[in-house]
Amino acid sequence: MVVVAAERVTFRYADVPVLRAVDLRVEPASVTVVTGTNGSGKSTLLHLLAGLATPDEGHIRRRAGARVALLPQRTSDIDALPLTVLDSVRIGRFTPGRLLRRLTRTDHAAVASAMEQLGIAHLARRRLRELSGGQRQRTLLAQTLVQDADVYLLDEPTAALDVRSRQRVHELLVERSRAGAAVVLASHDQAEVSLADRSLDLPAHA
Ligand SMILES: Nc1ncnc2c1ncn2[C@@H]1O[C@H](COP(=O)(O)OP(=O)(O)OP(=O)(O)O)[C@@H](O)[C@H]1O
Repeated sequence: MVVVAAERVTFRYADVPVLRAVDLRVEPASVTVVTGTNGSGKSTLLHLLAGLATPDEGHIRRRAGARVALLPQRTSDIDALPLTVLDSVRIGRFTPGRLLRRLTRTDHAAVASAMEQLGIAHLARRRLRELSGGQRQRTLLAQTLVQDADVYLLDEPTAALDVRSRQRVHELLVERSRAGAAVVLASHDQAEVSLADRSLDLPAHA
């Protein structure tokens, strides 16, 4: 059973070929690590899996009703909004189309737990734009993990983190997969491949 899959996916930006005939099957309760050098197409593949872009050839299959949470690599747009760390994490619990619904006790508990797990509870009232790179990354990771998703697509989620925070995040991701979710991680770090049930190394040139 797969939650999301790429089948013979080819993708190019205008005439720049990025992915060629990529196959990936993502199963529930698994960690998949996608590696490759800068520009090999890791972010592009995650965007395709999330449904934010369409392959030129091949198919993306998603299990009907599968909920997908994406942590993109480029998140600077959100800095334009006057959000605190707490606001940013709460956004992960909002329902599309019902952004202003009242958060329930369950929502608040999930937000508090994610902030605690990622070591950002003490930053709750700080503005997102005032954070260090690692604090910011942990906030956006909390925003993603607080979503009730079947698939978490995380683009280099530990790139800005110190060794301890990185280990903590690895533990959380493995825990999340053991609870049944599919976790897909783009990474430069070969060490992260050791977390993986499955890995995919994208070639430097498509
Ligand atoms: N919006 C875009 N328009 C045109 N070309 C793009 C666009 N986004 C990415 N590219 C190009 O597509 C290729 C793959 O980019 P992508 O960001 O998917 O790679 P990556 O493996 O995630 O890289 P990195 O490790 O640097 O994050 C690169 O050559 C990049 O220049």
